[in-house]
Amino acid sequence: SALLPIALVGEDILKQQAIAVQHFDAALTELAQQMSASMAAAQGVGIAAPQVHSPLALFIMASRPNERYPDAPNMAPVVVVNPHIIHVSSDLVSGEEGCLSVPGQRFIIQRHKTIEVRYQNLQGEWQQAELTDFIARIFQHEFDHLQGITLLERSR
Ligand SMILES: O=C(O)C[C@@H](Cc1ccccc1)[C@H](O)SCc1ccccc1
Ligand SMILES: [Zn+2]
Repeated sequence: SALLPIALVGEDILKQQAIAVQHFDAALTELAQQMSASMAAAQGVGIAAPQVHSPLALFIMASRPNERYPDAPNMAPVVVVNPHIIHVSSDLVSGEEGCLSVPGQRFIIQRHKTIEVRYQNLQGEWQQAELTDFIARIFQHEFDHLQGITLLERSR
């Protein structure tokens, strides 16, 4: 798939509330495939639709061990559509994050250690999961993107 240009912080698309996905069609699948390719090319472990100039409530999350999170699990990319965070742990964890829309910078961000989430897959089927540690961090980071929130607003 073609690589999509990544929006940089300051662009309006990154400040908006994403729009709920209603049509689970071939166009959605194509967008998800292009997002996955763009994430992989950028060596990311997540990417949200607004970052590729699409206003939809959709992101991809993956996980792999990396220098900051050497014990992160290997997780194949998961397509997350119309996500909701149902419960968050009171435990918070500080960790280093990057953002494809804020290239070359790293921030220490506090996140909930564990979260309970619901979302739809590409077929529109609802999934529910409990996420923890690095994967919970990525989900919260990407979920922020769908609310028009980037690291800059969280790293005061
Ligand atoms: O901008 C994005 O959404 C991609 C983020 C995903 C991420 C969020 C929080 C914590 C880690 C990653 C990154 O830029 S992907 C690059 C990366 C990969 C592994 C570890 C840190 C940063
Ligand atoms: Zn980001």
